[in-house]
Amino acid sequence: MKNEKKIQQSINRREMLKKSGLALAAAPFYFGLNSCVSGAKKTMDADVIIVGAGLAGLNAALLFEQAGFKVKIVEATDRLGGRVHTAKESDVPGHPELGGNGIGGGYARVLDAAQKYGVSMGPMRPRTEARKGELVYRIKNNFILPEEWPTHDLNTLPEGYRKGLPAYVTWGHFGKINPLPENDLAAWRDPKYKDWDKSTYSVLKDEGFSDDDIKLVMGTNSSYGVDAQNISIMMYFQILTWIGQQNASTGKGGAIVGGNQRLPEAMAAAFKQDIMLSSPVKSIASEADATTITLDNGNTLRAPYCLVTLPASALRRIQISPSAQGIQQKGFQNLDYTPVVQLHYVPKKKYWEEDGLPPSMWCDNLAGRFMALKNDLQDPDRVTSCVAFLNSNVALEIDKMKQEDAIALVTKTLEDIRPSLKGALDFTYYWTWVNNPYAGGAYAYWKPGEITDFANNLADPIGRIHFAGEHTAVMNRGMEGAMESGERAAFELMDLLG
Ligand SMILES: Cc1cc2nc3c(=O)[nH]c(=O)nc-3n(C[C@H](O)[C@H](O)[C@H](O)COP(=O)(O)OP(=O)(O)OC[C@H]3O[C@@H](n4cnc5c(N)ncnc54)[C@H](O)[C@@H]3O)c2cc1C
Repeated sequence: MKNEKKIQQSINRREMLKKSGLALAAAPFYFGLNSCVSGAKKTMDADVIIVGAGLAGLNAALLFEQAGFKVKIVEATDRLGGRVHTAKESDVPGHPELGGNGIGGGYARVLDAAQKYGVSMGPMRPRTEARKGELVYRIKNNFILPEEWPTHDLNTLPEGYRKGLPAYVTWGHFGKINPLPENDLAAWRDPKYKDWDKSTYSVLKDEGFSDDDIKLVMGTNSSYGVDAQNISIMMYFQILTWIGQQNASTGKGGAIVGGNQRLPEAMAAAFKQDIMLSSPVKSIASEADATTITLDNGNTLRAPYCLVTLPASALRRIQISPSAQGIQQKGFQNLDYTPVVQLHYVPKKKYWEEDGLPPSMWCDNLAGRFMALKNDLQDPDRVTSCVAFLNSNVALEIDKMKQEDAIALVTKTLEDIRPSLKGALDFTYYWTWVNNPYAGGAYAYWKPGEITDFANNLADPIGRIHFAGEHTAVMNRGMEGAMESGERAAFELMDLLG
């Protein structure tokens, strides 16, 4: 009888949490720590061990804690937030975001957490988007203003694609041919659309683009993947459908005041249990009645269940046993992450006044997107720092170099193309998401056929090991996707923990 009551209480609590999570109500649900610890044995360190203190791991941890479960988080680095990472003010003035930047108005979970854990939302802090009049294109060794581009001799794009930043000109077409229903955010994984899980290159070829033009619009400073050949058009459809939903939402997005990293920090501060920082996990084994987590330093932890929130690129560096099989294994091995490398500078003078060109540049060379950032809330027109934000093959090429050689090469490239930059930039900070064993890139991108092949299987549990993280999100992307995945996995495990 006593047990039945306890089970009923646990079910009620889960239902309330599910409702609160899914309806995204702001009301906090605190049940008192360990008020209903579900039979953690003496030999166990927790009910659930969560690997990774990014948004997915922290969101799951808080839901477990609110439901009375004992949780321990194990994080490889000495920092909370994972791919949400704000530069320190002492490293880069204006503390730009090195990772997750824009928070959409439809990021219900992120906005809810910001409110619940006491961080304020402020205006968006554009990073790779320039304000009107502040961007010049650098294409084939020429400076070209956006208004000159549509009729410029170097613009060989097909009719209908000649106007606007090359990286965006195809989006209108992708929107027109998008087969996904606008209200079904999960449809991109539906096998009935599998014929669209094909290369973006093939779609652009059909539209009459030359290979050089495809390289310009999809392989230059692309925010997704590396080139058109290796990215599925279905991923763009998903992004467009999702952006449509974001735009239709009435919420107010932007950025967290003081930097987005303040959100995972506030979540961690609200979490009353143990977070082990600087504790890389080496292997995870699922056994008959428990999971054993072994750290790089040889220490082990045990819990009935383990929730792994690592990106696939970091996951393939650790040993899971029994190992993933079949298509899930293929997914863990093959899912790739968008390369991003950033070089940050402080401008010593107003170089743009010297040559009369806009301060930011969109370059088809090693300078990437060179952006003059304005991150001073008190003085929104002041350039606080500049960043060479490198993507695609450029990021991969730079990432392979020794850091000092990479800095010298990118700085020289900037000075060569724009003489007013000579002596105008103080290099201040280098950051790579590629050569980073705990990230392996910025966010997952899907190559042709991969969504059909393994998107629906990446989060399949392996014995007692469960999976979350941005790459397993179904309805959302980025930071909101990470939160969604943590929520899904927490409820999945609460059902098992009882
Ligand atoms: C450059 C960049 C730009 C972005 N822009 C946006 C944007 O504008 N909007 C948006 O919504 N999203 C954006 N994102 C994506 C967003 O930041 C991520 O999707 C989200 O933060 C991922 O959260 P996660 O919890 O799934 O993974 P992570 O944050 O990666 O968390 C995983 C954690 O696991 C840890 N870990 C890894 N290996 C181990 C190990 N062996 N042992 C223990 N711990 C380990 C990592 O250190 C990390 O803390 C961007 C990301 C980047 C990098």
